Amino acid sequence: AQPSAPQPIPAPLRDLQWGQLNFLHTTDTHGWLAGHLQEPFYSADWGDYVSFATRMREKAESEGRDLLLVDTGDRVEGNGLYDSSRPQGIYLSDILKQQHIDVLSSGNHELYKQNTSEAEFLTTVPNFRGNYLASNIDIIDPRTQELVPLAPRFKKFTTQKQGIRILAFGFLFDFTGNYKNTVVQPVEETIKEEWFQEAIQDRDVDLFLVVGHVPVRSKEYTVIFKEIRNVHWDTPIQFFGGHAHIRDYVKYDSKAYGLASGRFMETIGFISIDGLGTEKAGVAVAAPTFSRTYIDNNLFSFLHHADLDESRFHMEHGQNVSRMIEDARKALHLDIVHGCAPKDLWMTRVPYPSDKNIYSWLENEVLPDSLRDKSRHGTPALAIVNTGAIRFDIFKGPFTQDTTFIISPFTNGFRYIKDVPRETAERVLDVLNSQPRVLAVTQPGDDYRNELAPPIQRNRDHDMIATYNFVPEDKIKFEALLHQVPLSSEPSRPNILPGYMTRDDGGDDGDDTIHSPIPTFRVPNCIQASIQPDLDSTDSDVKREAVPAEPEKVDLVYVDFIERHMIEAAKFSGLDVDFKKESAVYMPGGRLTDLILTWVKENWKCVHE
Ligand SMILES: O=c1ccn([C@@H]2O[C@H](COP(=O)(O)O)[C@@H](O)[C@H]2O)c(=O)[nH]1
Repeated sequence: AQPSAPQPIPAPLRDLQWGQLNFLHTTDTHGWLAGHLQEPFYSADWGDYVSFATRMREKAESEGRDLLLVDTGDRVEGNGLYDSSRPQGIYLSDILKQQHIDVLSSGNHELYKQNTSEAEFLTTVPNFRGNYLASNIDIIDPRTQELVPLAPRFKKFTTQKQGIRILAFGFLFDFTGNYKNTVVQPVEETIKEEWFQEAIQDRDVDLFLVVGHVPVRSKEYTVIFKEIRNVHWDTPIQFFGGHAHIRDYVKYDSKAYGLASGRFMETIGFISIDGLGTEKAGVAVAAPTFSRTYIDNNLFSFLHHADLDESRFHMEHGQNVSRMIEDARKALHLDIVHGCAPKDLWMTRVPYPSDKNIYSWLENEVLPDSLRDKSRHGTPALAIVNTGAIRFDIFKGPFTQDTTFIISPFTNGFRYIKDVPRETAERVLDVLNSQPRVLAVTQPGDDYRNELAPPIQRNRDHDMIATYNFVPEDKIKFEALLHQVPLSSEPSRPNILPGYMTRDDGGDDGDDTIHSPIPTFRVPNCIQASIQPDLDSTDSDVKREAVPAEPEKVDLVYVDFIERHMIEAAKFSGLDVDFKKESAVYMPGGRLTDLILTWVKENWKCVHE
């Protein structure tokens, strides 16, 4: 773990159930390879994971079992270790490749920008020599300008110990926000292609392995499942998914399951399968059994599951990887303190709007204080930001260089349409917030396609007030509780602390660590800040009188990432503008991340005791 990481907290653990074939799974790590430096339950780093995977493989192999590692993408964007370097990610790929990963795939974040996908193609794909699969992604090779597969479409291999014959694919969901140097073919079309149809005709397969940056409950995985089942009515299929940032386990039928292993290096997913056929034995006679566990990413859990004490757990290689992370963090000055947060600010743990909600802070304080375009002096504005632009909570205490990118990693700036009737501008927000039904999302159950809200909310349509003695509507009691006791801890069981409590198709015994629940409240797709016109201090009284209390026309400002949604929302709101011709950059060079950082430096001075 990193030197500044908190010690893991001992907590009651559930044991793993090992099988013939076992997997460790990461997804949506988003650069968090240093682990969580303010949260003990997720404080292990990528170096610890290297040691853990090696020890688990040794343990499996000593018992004649196999262990494979899978990663399902979105390894980039979301943490200072990736986003704060120029160019971005110069340290990350060398650290990532220190782990032996047997099958990996691309996420959408690897494809938003040209330089990210090219780095993937020229560095990460070769780093993982044949293990990186891209069943539905092509890229324009920057050396030849030809459109080529990002990586091999599939691979077949046999496990070392058991001789299990595996046919593996690597998919991305039907993503449409990629930069134009890549092509993401819809999954529904890919599975009709000749190469896929030929591949699944193979009869000498003991397990189909579908890894992908695809929610495990999605139409994409449903069609892949059905297509394989059309040809193989009972061959076991294991899916690994991602993108939704949640822990989840889905049963497609009695021989096909899917696992999603959370986000941000909080979770190492574990799957075991028993009763598979093998190269020697041929087709299985027994029905396979599947088991899943979500391991909290900390050394207490790792030592327990590897069945080792600390002196025998750590490996020189793992410790070197931890040092690589430490050196990169130092080179990037990630521990520099820019200010001190006077309180915790939560994305979804408290209701929106409220005093401790990060979006309320953004719309009431940061944006009104910071967002100004000199050329629009004297014109009020309404500024719209998608809630998905904010990626993490702020904890009370030091706000570091790392925190800056953890909460706001993206390079998005602002654009605007000038002189919009205020009523119309306000209607645009209402339309954006009436998603997922109005815009972009076409089918019920398709909420994971909603690009505006935070990923964790995509699969949820209700608040989950998870503590034991209050109800969702009871906000007063909830606020009181927040101030009285550590959030959600149960007084009668002091070593049960707040964390993941997952209910999935396997029941509610999937989390390795027994936690008490954390409440989650829904937030809107977008928030809106009211920006008052800039007034000179000398003649402000005069000018204030000149500005009507409720001006008729405002600048409609929006974070540039949501432009395609603004275009649609404008149509529904009666705003007849051509965004291509009539929108312009607002506050040139003003990126959301920089506005937040400048505000923190000015407003959250650290008071040294
Ligand atoms: O430039 C960007 C890129 C992304 N977002 C937000 O992030 C999600 C996608 O993140 P996942 O981790 O893949 O879920 C996207 O839908 C936006 O909400 C952004 O705001 N700006």
